[in-house]
Amino acid sequence: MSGQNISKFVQWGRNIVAVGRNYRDHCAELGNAVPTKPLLFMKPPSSYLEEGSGPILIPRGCMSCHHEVELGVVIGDVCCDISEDEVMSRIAGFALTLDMTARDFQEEAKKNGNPWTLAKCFDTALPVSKFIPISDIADPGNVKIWCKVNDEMRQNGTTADMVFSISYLVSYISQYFTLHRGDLVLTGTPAGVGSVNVGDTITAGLGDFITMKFDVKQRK
Ligand SMILES: CC(=O)CC(=O)C(=O)O
Ligand SMILES: [Mg+2]
Repeated sequence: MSGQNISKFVQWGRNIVAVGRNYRDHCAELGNAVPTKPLLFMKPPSSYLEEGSGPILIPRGCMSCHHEVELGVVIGDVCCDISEDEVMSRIAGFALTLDMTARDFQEEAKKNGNPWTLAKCFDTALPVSKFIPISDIADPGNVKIWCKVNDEMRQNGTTADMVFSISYLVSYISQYFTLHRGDLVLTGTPAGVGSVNVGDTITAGLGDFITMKFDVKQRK
């Protein structure tokens, strides 16, 4: 097998870039400073969980698994060194997402100055809604975004409160690495993040455009 081109084995073009601390109220609730430039991390394609394909699985050993509802931007065309003005023409559409976070793993990593990989990248850590074409949302920078656990409203925000806009974020990322069709950018979460437990149901929505629902179970 050796000597064959790696592209036969690895699927390119499925990067998932996540933005952290992009809402002031969420920065405040976790005691983090509001960043002066976008804070970026990655999630792997193996963390995708499409609605209807199964439950969110709390990872082994995690005692505090948090929901973070986020607007996902689906890239439609190559973004390399693009200006803010060019961004909207390179976007295919949107998805509602949950950046599930093993908060206790993340706190331990932060304390030790280590990366957030285990906290953010576990299987099922990225529940996603159906695709929303860009033509459906006139102003993605001003839509309500919410998340309920069972019947309790936990997060009730608006994308108008982002610190860095969608155009700024995609342009910024594209100055450092190229985004391709099919990549996804998670744009951060508003306040109200909190733990979920086995048996809970998470429901989330984006304006009148979409809702999605996921059950929560424990990874055995
Ligand atoms: C504190 C975090 O986990 C950062 C993050 O993901 C966010 O959305 O903010
Ligand atoms: Mg997040």
